[in-house]
Amino acid sequence: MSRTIYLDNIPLETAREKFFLRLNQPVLLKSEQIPTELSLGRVTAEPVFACLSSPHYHASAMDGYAVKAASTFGASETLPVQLKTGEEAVLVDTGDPLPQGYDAVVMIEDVHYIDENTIEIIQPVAPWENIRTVGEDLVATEMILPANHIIRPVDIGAMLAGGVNEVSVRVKPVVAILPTGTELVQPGSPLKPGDIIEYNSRVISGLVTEWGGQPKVWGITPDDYGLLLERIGQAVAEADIVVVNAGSSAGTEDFTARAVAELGELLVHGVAIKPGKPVILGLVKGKPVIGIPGYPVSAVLNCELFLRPLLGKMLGIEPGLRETAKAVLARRVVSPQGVDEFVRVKLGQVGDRIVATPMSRGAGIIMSLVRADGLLQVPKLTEGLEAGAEVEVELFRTKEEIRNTVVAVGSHDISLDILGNLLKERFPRLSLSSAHVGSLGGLMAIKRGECHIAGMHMLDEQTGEYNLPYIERLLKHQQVTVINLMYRQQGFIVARGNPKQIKGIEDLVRNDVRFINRQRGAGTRILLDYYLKQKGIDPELIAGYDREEYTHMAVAVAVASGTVDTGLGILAAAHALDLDFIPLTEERYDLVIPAEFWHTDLINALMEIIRSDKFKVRVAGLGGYDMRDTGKVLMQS
Ligand SMILES: Nc1nc2c(c(=O)[nH]1)N[C@H]1C(S)=C(S)[C@@H](COP(=O)(O)OP(=O)(O)OC[C@H]3O[C@@H](n4cnc5c(N)ncnc54)[C@H](O)[C@@H]3O)O[C@H]1N2
Ligand code: MOO
Repeated sequence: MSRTIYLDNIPLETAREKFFLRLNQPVLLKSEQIPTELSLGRVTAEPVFACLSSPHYHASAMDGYAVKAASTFGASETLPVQLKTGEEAVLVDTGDPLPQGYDAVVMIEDVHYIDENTIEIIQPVAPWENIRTVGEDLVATEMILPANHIIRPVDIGAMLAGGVNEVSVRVKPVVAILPTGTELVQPGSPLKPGDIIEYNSRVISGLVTEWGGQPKVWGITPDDYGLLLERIGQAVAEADIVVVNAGSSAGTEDFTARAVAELGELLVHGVAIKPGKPVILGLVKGKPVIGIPGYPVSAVLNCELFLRPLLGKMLGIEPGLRETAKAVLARRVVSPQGVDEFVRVKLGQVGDRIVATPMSRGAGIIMSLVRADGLLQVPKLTEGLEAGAEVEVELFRTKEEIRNTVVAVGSHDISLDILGNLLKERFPRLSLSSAHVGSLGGLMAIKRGECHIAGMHMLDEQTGEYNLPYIERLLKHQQVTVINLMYRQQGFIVARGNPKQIKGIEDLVRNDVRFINRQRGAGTRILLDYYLKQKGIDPELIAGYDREEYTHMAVAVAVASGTVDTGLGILAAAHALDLDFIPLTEERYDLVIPAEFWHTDLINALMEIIRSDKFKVRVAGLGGYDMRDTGKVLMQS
């Protein structure tokens, strides 16, 4: 099979125009009558008018006595009015029809009983007082809902009250979702290298449901051009929109564009957006066909950019609109000119501003969408945005949620995940969001006012003390509180059974030992360099000293895959991959908290969790941790 043609690179607006202008069918879908009770979330196709008034009779609004208002006029404490029950006053309950000839209700609490047949009142009631007159709520013929309205629970109540038992709603657009690729396997299948768990169709299906459509997920179509043609043809016959996932790019088996061109009209292949560039937009038999790139982030973004507005046009609504907010950018974002780039960001309210921290931009990282709080569009006319720039971000969470988030930036440790989880368990409104940029990165974020807490473990070479000397040096003009989170074991991560018999730092210079290092500025790297210096070992003699990884887990993966024999890291990382661990030393891991946040509700709640037995027991249970000083204040500047 020859490769597909080169991709276009047309601007986003041009792509949208080309696509939406060509959808020449009446884009709004037909309507259908459905029982009002089952109409939640559907879109009204026409205005809904009340058939009945509500109430449809004069109803007592209170428990009491129906009276003629005129008979109560003049009543007072000194001149009470007495009424004969059953004649001048008739007992009624809330909701009862008002008996003929009466025009007001006296509440039961305002009635004195004189004898079996007589009541007395000391206050007059006005005509129609305590009565719900016909049509108080709804008058027959009144409009209950306009067209193009998404039906909510209260709307269902009002329609039923108004005698509307069936409602005309837009037919849900049926979206056929075709996952393609020979390498795809259904979730739960046994995996061999090269197999990819097929989950995009489920994500797209969820989005379609959220946006008011009716998803129909097809089985996996392998990379077989004939079969793809056949399936797209079938899908077009059955659905209102067809989404083909993957096979959008320039690989040898990327057939989607060719299939769309052969079956109908290929309008666009390749848009100047990042991620999601190789998107395909076409028409087959007048029906829109969207070819969506395989990488999950690209897939979701393309759905947002093309599928969401398409469903909106068919339904007459704008589904899934999100709030936006102004935020300050924590780090520079470089982005090529001429491309609309969409960057996922973490958001946190630190002091009175929302800080946006750009996240990993890999299109294959679905976790980045799980963790993201918002989306930033870097416009195509710029080459990026500077740190400190004020930007507008689309919010994935409410402003209230963002206000209730503890922002942690710095070194990562699994105990932070446990902390975040326990915080949410105890205070469901609160969250912990952590960005992992290393100990030094955390201190710098504190300095720039971009986080509430920073986790660090940095050994000072001169004093042999942890963290405090760095804080004194780097945060001279800032008042902070430093608390201990835990002590943890650092050591050598080695293959099961420690085949190379690594026992200490000295073994790293052995000819048969291949090492993997951590990046400069990482606490673990500082620790290694400290020991090498102490023992007078020349780093040049270590095979692999120059090879750097950025996380404990990456070091463990290198050991597990056999490309190296050892690297320095924490016990939890070794355990996670079923590797062995040779302890080297215990290090102190502290949290730095700026003074202005120390007594805020957010940090008080966090401290409550840190100091709880539950937290200490859970972390200690992981192995390799000591919680003797957890929560203790070590320094207050
Ligand atoms: N030479 C070039 N190579 C690539 C280009 C390019 O312009 N020139 N574009 C890159 C970009 S950008 C993207 S995005 C991808 C798009 O690739 P395809 O749409 O052809 O998709 P595949 O190659 O089949 O799959 C890519 C990747 O996506 C994941 N995937 C696919 N389907 C599913 C699914 N149903 N569920 C979960 N995950 C799925 C999987 O990780 C695949 O490996 O092309 C680049 N290459
Ligand atoms: O568009 Mo690809 O979607 O950049 O990764």
